[in-house]
Amino acid sequence: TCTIAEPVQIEAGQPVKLKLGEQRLTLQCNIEEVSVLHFPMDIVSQAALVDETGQVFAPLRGARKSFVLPIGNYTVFLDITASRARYLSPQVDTAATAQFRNSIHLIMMSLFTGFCVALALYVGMLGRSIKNTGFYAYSAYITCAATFFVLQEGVLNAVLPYSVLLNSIENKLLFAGLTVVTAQRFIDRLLDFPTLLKPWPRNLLNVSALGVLMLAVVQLIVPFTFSIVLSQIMGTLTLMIIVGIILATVLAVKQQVHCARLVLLALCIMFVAMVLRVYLHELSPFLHRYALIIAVAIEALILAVAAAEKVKRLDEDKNRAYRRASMDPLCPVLNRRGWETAAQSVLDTHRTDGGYLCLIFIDLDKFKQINDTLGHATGDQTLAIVAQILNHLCRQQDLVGRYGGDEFVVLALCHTERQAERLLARINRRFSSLTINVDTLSIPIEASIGSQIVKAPQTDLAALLHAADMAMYEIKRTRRSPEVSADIQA
Ligand SMILES: Nc1nc2c(ncn2[C@@H]2O[C@H](COP(=O)(O)OP(=O)(O)OP(=O)(O)O)[C@@H](O)[C@H]2O)c(=O)[nH]1
Repeated sequence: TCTIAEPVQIEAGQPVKLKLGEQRLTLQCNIEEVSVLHFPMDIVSQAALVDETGQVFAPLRGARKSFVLPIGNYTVFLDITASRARYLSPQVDTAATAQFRNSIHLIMMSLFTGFCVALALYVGMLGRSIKNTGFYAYSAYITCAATFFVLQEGVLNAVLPYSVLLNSIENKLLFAGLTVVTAQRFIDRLLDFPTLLKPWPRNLLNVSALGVLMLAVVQLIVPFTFSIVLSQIMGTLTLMIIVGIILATVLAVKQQVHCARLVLLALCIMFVAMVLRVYLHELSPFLHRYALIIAVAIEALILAVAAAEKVKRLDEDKNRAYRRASMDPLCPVLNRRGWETAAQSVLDTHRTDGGYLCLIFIDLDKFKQINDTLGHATGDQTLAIVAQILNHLCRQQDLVGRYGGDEFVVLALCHTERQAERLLARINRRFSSLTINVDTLSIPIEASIGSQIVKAPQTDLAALLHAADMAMYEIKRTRRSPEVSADIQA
């Protein structure tokens, strides 16, 4: 057993209120098995254990400050420099228990850090794929939060013991400030606060987050007593931001903003973990110690899922807008602009990958007559059905477009010349005896079809089109007969 005799008489493991600066705790030890005295370094900047003769105990390497207590009945003095006037609970465990706890701690923290790094990279790459920098805020947020917990939990003390940089409370607060500002930025983008909130509450959140960051930077450089006051203001401001973000998220859920429910769930988990942590001590020391880290990991995962959902939604919106702009309003094929843009990229692929380009130009014969005799509406339906037929004749990857009036174009990239010829033959065959049904009418359709099948790389789409167009006109000229022969039956 080990008791603290001064400044207060309590059992080791119970919290002792430290005062700011240097102080000495006296420990009365009656050790029957080699043990370890250990405590976290979050509010302690210096610590040394000395015996009554003034001999210094060498510390062990680990996340927490640790000293081996040999067997015997003796008094030792713990000389501590505290950077905050808070409670510290120096614990005494048998060497085996202390080592086990240290291993568990390193496993938990390694899992947590690895998980955070993987999520930060995943969401960062998602953001990059759609060129949306808002998602980098998630990566920055998770990285800062992970760094804060790694410093707070003293993980790096195992490799860089006694480093002032790693254990300074001011440096930890800098990462806490960065975590707040990046989290606020990310949720602002994810839930679209600019459109959700009125300018003043959004500006208040932005300014408060920047204020926290500013305080986190200033407290690094001002004298010690000032930095304590600044860190207290930081804490209050952070609490206000958390409440503000939760309220804004509730509003987003009410307005059915995409992903808002997931964000609210993540925030609730964090909030509950923060509150419950205080009461978990009796239930499970493990949960008391790691509840917040587990909650942060779950929160990070839920927010990553929300980010992925948002990326999917943005991508779908973009595709929909692109399709709207590039599809023909009448026929289920590309319009001229959309077809030309897509055709240009097929030409580029052909230049790098090789193969055969097959460009087919289709102009319906005597289409004017259908309009004139059956009406424009029937003409429209005829064009839409012809486009559907072309879609069925082509493969998924072929580009079918309406080039103008009653002209259609097809561009296919084929592996072999035979494949290109087969596609052309398929289209020729279908149009050689085509009758389509519009309402109760059977309308025979004829078309002049010109084509170009080329192996050589092409840079000039217009030239290729012109060649296919010329071939089509040549065919039209030979097919054209003086008498009008459309045989339209009711
Ligand atoms: N119903 C309908 N008709 C259209 C549309 N766009 C163009 N047209 C008509 O399609 C016809 C195309 O003209 P041409 O290709 O010169 O006429 P054609 O009768 O097919 O003559 P040939 O091609 O020489 O056989 C014109 O009468 C246009 O009014 C459309 O969106 N809907």
